Amino acid sequence: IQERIPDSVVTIIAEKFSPNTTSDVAAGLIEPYLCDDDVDRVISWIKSTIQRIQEYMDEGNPGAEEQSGYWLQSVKSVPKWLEVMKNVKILTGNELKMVAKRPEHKFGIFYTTWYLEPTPYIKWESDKFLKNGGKIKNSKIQKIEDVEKEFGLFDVILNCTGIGARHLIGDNEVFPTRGQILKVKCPSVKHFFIDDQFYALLNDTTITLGGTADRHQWDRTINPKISEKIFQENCKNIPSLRSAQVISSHVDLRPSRVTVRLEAEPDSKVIHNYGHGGSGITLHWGCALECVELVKKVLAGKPGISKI
Ligand SMILES: Cc1cc2nc3c(=O)[nH]c(=O)nc-3n(C[C@H](O)[C@H](O)[C@H](O)COP(=O)(O)OP(=O)(O)OC[C@H]3O[C@@H](n4cnc5c(N)ncnc54)[C@H](O)[C@@H]3O)c2cc1C
Ligand SMILES: NC(=O)C[C@@H](N)C(=O)O
Repeated sequence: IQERIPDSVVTIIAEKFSPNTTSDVAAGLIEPYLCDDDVDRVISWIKSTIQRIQEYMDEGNPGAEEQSGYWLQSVKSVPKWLEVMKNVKILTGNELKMVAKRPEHKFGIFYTTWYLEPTPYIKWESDKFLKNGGKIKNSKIQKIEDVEKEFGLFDVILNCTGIGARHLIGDNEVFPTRGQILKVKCPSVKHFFIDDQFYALLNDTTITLGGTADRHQWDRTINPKISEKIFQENCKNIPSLRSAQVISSHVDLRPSRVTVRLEAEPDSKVIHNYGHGGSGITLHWGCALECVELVKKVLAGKPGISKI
């Protein structure tokens, strides 16, 4: 918004900042997950995110790169969003035999996507935001009406509170899908490996092992037994992980919703952008650009400086 609406002064108000947000826990795989939105809408958002990742990568920043690997399935699925990936190849019977590790690995796809590690990326975006006059305020907002009581009048208010939207605006359609992951070091692993339940995803210096997806579970404490199961099951898929060094475990709550809520409230200055489930990193820049258009409509050509 700050880049595309020059006469705007943007303030970010948040209870938590990176590296303490859900986004920081994300593995950063660029791929829809637990996302039931209209696939053409999702494809459009992913394409914008991939463009932003290219800009980020072109500057030589850490935490973003292409990654190739295998998606092995028990029931054949070739989703339309694969069209935005590179080097997509349906595995032949022999190729499948070489990578399958379980009887349920009945169909496989090889492709190239990207990873975008959230924490270094958020720092890149935040540094630019502050350098261009953006403001940051640390506060937990109880009700969205309190924003202007606490911080003065705004021309537009964006609600990007993830799972927090459930309480902030009482949207019970957004619910937690608890996810637990491990970060390990294992330089020999050069491909991602995803199956119906588990995944090993590349990052710059670690591999993120997952995963769990427990709907309506709010517990953010790490369960060591789950960490062990995630490790052992991923070792079955990628035996060389047995030599991995376990670095850390993490848990957070995916802000799940039947669809992403990305809309302006009628006759209001509030725009909502939450409910990205397991795909928030994947969809983020496309959603952000759609928010810019919604902000422009709410401002409706208002002259002078706009407070957002
Ligand atoms: C284990 C795990 C792995 C994942 N892996 C991936 C992946 O590989 N790829 C992918 O695309 N996605 C992944 N995701 C999903 C992704 O993390 C989320 O979709 C994304 O983080 C949602 O971003 P957000 O900005 O909406 O929410 P958040 O990152 O939660 O940010 C919400 C912000 O709003 C603030 N806030 C909330 N309520 C209030 C309030 N009342 N007052 C003030 N501030 C408030 C918070 O403090 C925070 O700053 C994963 C998620 C999990 C849990
Ligand atoms: N396979 C994945 O994409 C996993 C990741 N998106 C998650 O939410 O756990």
